[in-house]
Amino acid sequence: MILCDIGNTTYHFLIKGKHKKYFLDEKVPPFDDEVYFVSVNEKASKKLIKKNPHAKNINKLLNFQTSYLGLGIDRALACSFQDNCVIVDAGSAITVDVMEEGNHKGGFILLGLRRFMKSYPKISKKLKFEFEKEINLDKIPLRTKDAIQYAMLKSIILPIKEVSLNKNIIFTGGDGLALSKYFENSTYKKDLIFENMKRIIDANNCIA
Ligand SMILES: Nc1ncnc2c1ncn2[C@@H]1O[C@H](COP(=O)(O)OP(=O)(O)O)[C@@H](O)[C@H]1O
Ligand SMILES: CC(C)(COP(=O)(O)O)[C@@H](O)C(=O)NCCC(=O)O
Ligand SMILES: [K+]
Repeated sequence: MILCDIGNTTYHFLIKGKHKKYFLDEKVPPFDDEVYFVSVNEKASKKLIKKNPHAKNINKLLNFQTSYLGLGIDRALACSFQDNCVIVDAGSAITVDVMEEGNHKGGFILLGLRRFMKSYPKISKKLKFEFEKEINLDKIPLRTKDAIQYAMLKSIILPIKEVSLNKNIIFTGGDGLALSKYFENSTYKKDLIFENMKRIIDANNCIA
């Protein structure tokens, strides 16, 4: 069984316990094993199915209760089986969702790190920067590179801190590990989506 989480930047596969990532513009191979997937990107789903006609979209198996209108399947999946915590999926966008007593209280959507990195240089090429993990967020910046990173990180960190005052934060997604380092009360779960996909597939016994 192969699991696939399709976002707006990558195809994320779990194949025999190993992670394999393809950017959406890369070729996706035909697999000789059953593929179960979730997707937030219709075009990318079609591309997967073209090479793997028997690939199964498991979104219909997910029965996530929320009053949030239009919640992404990736967010619903990440929040499934959670009790009291904040779930941050840092990918193309950074989604933040609040779970309280097993209920989805809502959430919000921030720009992903790469989007910031793409947008600043569009203002001026002087604002081109590479994401540096070591930056002092307790000092007002005194150079361009820090001025951008400080603003980018603070604009991501502060709203997450605000909704997670007395809660643990679970990070996932390609940039989840990098962001989790700015939060004491956090864990990084690279496999969160795949773990929950497995639970849902097993619960629905849809493996022949
Ligand atoms: N052009 C790029 N080159 C290298 N890495 C990239 C590029 N664009 C995005 N990424 C990285 O790919 C990952 C995308 O995260 P992921 O959670 O897989 O996104 P999504 O689920 O939205 O597809 C992030 O770590 C991001 O930094
Ligand atoms: C916000 C998202 C695009 C994040 O997906 P990503 O590409 O970052 O994996 C996705 O969760 C989505 O399409 N959500 C639907 C809108 C919403 O959740 O409000
Ligand atoms: K995602």
